[in-house]
Amino acid sequence: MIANGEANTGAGSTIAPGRNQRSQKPLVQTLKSLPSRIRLVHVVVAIGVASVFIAYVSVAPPTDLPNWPLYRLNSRVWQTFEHWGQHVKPHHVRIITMALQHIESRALYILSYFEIPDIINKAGEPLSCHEIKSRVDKKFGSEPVNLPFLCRVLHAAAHFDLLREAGEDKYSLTPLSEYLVSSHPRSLKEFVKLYSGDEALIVSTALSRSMFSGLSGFKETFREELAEYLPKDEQLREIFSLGLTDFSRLHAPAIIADYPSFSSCHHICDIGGGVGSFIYDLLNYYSFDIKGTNFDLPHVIDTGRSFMAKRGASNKIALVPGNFTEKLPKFGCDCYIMKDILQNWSDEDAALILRNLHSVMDSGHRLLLIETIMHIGSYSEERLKSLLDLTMMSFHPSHSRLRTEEELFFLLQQSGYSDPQTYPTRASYSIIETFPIPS
Ligand SMILES: C[S@@+](CC[C@H](N)C(=O)[O-])C[C@H]1O[C@@H](n2cnc3c(N)ncnc32)[C@H](O)[C@@H]1O
Repeated sequence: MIANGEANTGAGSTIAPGRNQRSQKPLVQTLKSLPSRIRLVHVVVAIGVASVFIAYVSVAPPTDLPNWPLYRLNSRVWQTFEHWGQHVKPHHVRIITMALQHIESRALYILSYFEIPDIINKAGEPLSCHEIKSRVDKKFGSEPVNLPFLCRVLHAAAHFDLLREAGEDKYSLTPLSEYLVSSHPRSLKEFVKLYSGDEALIVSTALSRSMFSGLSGFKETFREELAEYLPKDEQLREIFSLGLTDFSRLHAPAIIADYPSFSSCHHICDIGGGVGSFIYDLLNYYSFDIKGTNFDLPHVIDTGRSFMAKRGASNKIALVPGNFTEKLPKFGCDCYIMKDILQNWSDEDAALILRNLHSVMDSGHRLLLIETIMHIGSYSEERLKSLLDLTMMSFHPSHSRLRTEEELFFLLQQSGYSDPQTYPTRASYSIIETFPIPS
């Protein structure tokens, strides 16, 4: 049981006698009671920090793709604050917060699942809990949601910065929850439904058993690996493809902008491109002046057909079903992309996939590995990558993992590729460009 108020009071919950009394003195008197040198330093430092902060915030609002200098400055500032913030927080508060983090994630999921940000956005004005309930019930039909529970979740979401309390029992969106609105150009609603969803929670729960068996949380739960299970479960397949599409669309602008040499490709193949979200964004950026092919497993390509049809791109991107662990067809591309692929495979299988691709590439063709690379980022980036790494442990076979740059270079060298060069991007991805050594 957590004692009342424990999480908020911090390490100093046993308040020293006289502390409240002192804080009630007028400010001037308090300042006077300090040595004069410290007072001056405090005032000067406080004014300095406040002005720098105000100047920074006013020139550097968080945009989706700031230019490189601003991106570096922004990253440095928020990462430093996050790092320091973690160390200033009392240790027991950090532990309690970590232990309860999945509840915050559930609140995020409930908002997305019941499309509450969409409902508020559509209303165009703050809505009360009652109003939200009646709209949710209308939308989801069969069983009405429990009003007191819904109100408690909304109230909690306001404390998580996911909603803003706008007057008496009314809620509006915040900059965070705008990313949960379906029509937001970089909406993360489906990503949340995948990674905070019931399946994600169940497979991560199984991780405690995985610690003994060495099997993925998914295999512990469903008795099969994700790749074997997905073709049979249409609903989960849909959740996966929509969630991954959100993630891909979020990062695509930075990846595309930070590797301008895409422009010298004539025909790009995305190998394991999922439903084709990335290659669609890439070719759309180049006004479809570059030819494109998307290659994936047959059931994924089936979903890809409706993805392309919805965007009017059915005739613009060739969709090729197949299996990259087997002999590949001659695609006729001069540039090949593999985004988020090798991470799911053991070194042996990753080398097999790379060699299969090598056998259909000609000299001068280019392979671009778009990967999240371990150990080349800051504290915050590595923290996020560790979360992704453990998520992979839940969903993917035990050999799947994020690799370091050296490990990826070694794999490429073993599989017949040369001259690897890494390009950073303003996303959590790097691009490794490499060329096949003629065999
Ligand atoms: C993590 S997803 C990455 C999807 C996409 N590249 C992206 O970045 O959004 C891995 C992709 O590899 C595909 N895949 C897995 N095994 C495959 C195989 N044997 N042959 C072809 N594609 C495969 C999956 O269907 C999935 O679309």
